[in-house]
Amino acid sequence: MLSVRTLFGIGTCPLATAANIHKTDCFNSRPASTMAQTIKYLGQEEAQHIDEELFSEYGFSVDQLMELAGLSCATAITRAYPITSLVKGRPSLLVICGPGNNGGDGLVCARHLKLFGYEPTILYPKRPNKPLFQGLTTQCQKMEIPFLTEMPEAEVIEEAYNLVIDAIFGFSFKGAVREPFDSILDVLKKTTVPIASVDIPSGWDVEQGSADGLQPDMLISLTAPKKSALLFRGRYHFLGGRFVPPGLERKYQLNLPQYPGTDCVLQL
Ligand SMILES: NC(=O)C1=CN([C@@H]2O[C@H](COP(=O)(O)OP(=O)(O)OC[C@H]3O[C@@H](n4cnc5c(N)ncnc54)[C@H](OP(=O)(O)O)[C@@H]3O)[C@@H](O)[C@H]2O)[C@H](O)CC1
Ligand SMILES: [K+]
Repeated sequence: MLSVRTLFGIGTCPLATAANIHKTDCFNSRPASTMAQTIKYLGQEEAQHIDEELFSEYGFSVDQLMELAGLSCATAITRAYPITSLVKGRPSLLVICGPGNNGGDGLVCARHLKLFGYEPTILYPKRPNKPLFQGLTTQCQKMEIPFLTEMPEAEVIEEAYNLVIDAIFGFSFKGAVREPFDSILDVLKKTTVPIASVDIPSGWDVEQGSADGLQPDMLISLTAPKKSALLFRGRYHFLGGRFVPPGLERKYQLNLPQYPGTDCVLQL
C-alpha cells in the first residue's frame, strides 16, 4: 500500500503547516504537537550540564559522542535531501565548521556524507590546535574532501551547492558574533540555498533565537532540542544523538521520544 510519505515525499506532507511545533507528523500519523509537548526543550546551562555529565559521570569521550552526533546529522540529511532529489548536476554540499565541538560535528558529518555518496566541500576558518580537531581534519582530507580557503560569495554558493551545512556554533554560543563568522553569516543570510543547521541555527541565542538571523530549512537537534528550536520555522526538524543513558534522561526529565528500530535519527 502507498504511504503518505511515498505519495508526497518527505518535505511535502499536505498535512504539515508552517507552525512546525504544531505540525502533523506524517510518518507516525499522530500530531507532532504531542511529541513536542513531551520532549524537554533545554536551556543553555542545562545543555552544558548534560554535556559535562556525559563526559564526567557517564564515562564518554568527546570523540565518541561527536562521531555519533555527526553520523546522526549525516543520516538526517540523507532523509531530508536524498541525492536523487538534489537539483544541481552533482551532489555538492558546503559544510561550514566553527571553532568548537559544533564544528567537530560538522567535520564528522562531512566525512559520513562523502561515504554516503555526496560531494562535500568544507570551510574551516578557525581551527583549534587540539589533536581531536587535527585528526578530524586529516580524516576529511584523506577522504578527498576539498577545503576552501575563504567564504564564497552568495551567488557562487547558489551556483555551486545544493545545500549548506551550518556547523558553526552550538550550545556554547554567546553574545555578538565575532569575525570571521560575522561576515560568513551575513553571506549565508543572503543565499537562497537551503541551510541545514547542526544543533542550533548559528548566531541564534540558544534560548531566545534571533528574529533577523539565519532561517534554516533544516535543524538537527542533538541529545534534546534547545529552547530556541521552538522558533524554528524550516521544513525539517530532526532529533539525533541517540546516546543518552536512562539515568541522565530521568535526571533531566528529557522525555525523549522513542527512536524507531535501530535508527539514529527521528523526525520531530
Ligand atoms: N551532548 C551533546 O549533545 C553533544 C554535542 N556536541 C556538539 O557540541 C556543541 C557544543 O560545543 P562547544 O564546543 O561547547 O561549543 P560551540 O561549538 O557552540 O562553540 C564554542 C566556540 O564558539 C566560539 N564562540 C562562542 N560565542 C562566539 C561569538 N559570539 N562569536 C564568535 N565565536 C564565538 C568560542 O570561541 P572563543 O573565541 O570564545 O574560543 C568557542 O570556541 C553542541 O552544540 C553539539 O553540536 C558534541 O559534539 C557531542 C556531545
Ligand atoms: K550550528
